[in-house]
Amino acid sequence: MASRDFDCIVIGAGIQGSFTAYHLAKSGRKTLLLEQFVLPHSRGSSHGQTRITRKAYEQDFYTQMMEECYQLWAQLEKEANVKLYRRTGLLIMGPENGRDFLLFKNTLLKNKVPTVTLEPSEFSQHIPHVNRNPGDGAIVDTTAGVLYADRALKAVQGVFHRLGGVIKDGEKVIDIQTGPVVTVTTASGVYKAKSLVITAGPWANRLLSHTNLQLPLQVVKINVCYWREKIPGTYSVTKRFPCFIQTECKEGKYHIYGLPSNEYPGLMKVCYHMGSETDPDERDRQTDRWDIDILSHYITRCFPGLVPIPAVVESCMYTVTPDHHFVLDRHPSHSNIIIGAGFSGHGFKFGPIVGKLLCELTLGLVPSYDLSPFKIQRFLSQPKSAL
Ligand SMILES: Cc1cc2nc3c(=O)[nH]c(=O)nc-3n(C[C@H](O)[C@H](O)[C@H](O)COP(=O)(O)OP(=O)(O)OC[C@H]3O[C@@H](n4cnc5c(N)ncnc54)[C@H](O)[C@@H]3O)c2cc1C
Ligand SMILES: O=C(O)[C@@H]1CCCCN1
Repeated sequence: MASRDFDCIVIGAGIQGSFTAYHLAKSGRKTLLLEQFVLPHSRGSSHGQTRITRKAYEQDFYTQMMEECYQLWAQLEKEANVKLYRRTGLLIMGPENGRDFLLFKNTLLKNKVPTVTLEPSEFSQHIPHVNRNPGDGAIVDTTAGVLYADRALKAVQGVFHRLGGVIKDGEKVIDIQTGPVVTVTTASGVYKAKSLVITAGPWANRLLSHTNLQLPLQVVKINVCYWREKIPGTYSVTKRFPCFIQTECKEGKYHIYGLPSNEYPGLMKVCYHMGSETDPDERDRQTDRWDIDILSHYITRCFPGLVPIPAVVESCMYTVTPDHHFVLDRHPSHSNIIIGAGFSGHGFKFGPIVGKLLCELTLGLVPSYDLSPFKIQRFLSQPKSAL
């Protein structure tokens, strides 16, 4: 096999492509992982210090996938000898009879996830310095916590490399020739493989255009806001303050979520689960701040211990599907091209299992989970589908 010939090529070294490459290498496949930017970089969706991990979901299928996912994260921690997860719990707050709050609650209870329900009378004793909305219920997923994102990406790429995987960064893919052997051209080389995996995050449709496919994906910029504690440590991880999700509330249509102060001392991360549309190559020209206004109002009302003006604003992107579920599927016209896309702002925690599933699809194995929620076919029934 020539040095530019591989069993599999993976395009995109974000968390999903990196975990796919890791699983392929573990299966003994000669694997190339291509990344347009020099690693590490902060231009996609997987950078930053932290992400939430949780079993709490509105749908059973995600909760059920998370069971194994926790084990796979722990395995990577062992392999890379690094701590990637810190248990904090996740507090879900929302109107007791609100749709989203009930979906979370029912999924948690049905799947027997360890939880604690906080009655209004005991809320402030357990969660001090938070003004609960009148009528809001509160339930804690005690399995949830924080994943150290940048560290995780480095760890998975490190293990992939140790397994004999090849990473080429600073190599943007500019062409894909489909066929029984796929030819991938970058600015500095031409590579061939029996199978190709496309995990290009916000650039998915750019890459897919070389294969005559477009998915209904919306790329949005997220303002990643950190808010200063008036008294440092008020919402600190060391004081066992949990991550939180606020479902329905009067400030906005989408969820608000936060992580305890940890990575930047004295600052708590609180973000809005939506942003404004952007071209991924022009992210910094998208300067909308309506989401920050929503957060400021919410923080003034519910987190009186934070200064309601963000102290740090970083940028990240979501790639959102119409139903907010992932795309994990085979290309409809090219069976040796596998697609992982549309992680809709909640895909990081699933990295190990997404990688395993995309690896199984690549190798023609029966996938470990039912992939029907993630099929491309579901978009075909939508009248405004971009397919
Ligand atoms: C602010 C924010 C908060 C989030 N919070 C959470 C959370 O708490 N919990 C959670 O589970 N998830 C969370 N997510 C979502 C999660 O981070 C994403 O779902 C996940 O990182 C997506 O990974 P990816 O590999 O698909 O994309 P990316 O990380 O964007 O990776 C795609 C890669 O492909 C590369 N690429 C693109 N085009 C080419 C090309 N032509 N040639 C070569 N390489 C190319 C890109 O440079 C990029 O590195 C959050 C996301 C954001 C933005
Ligand atoms: O995936 C998560 O857990 C976070 C918080 C909730 C909104 C989506 N992103």
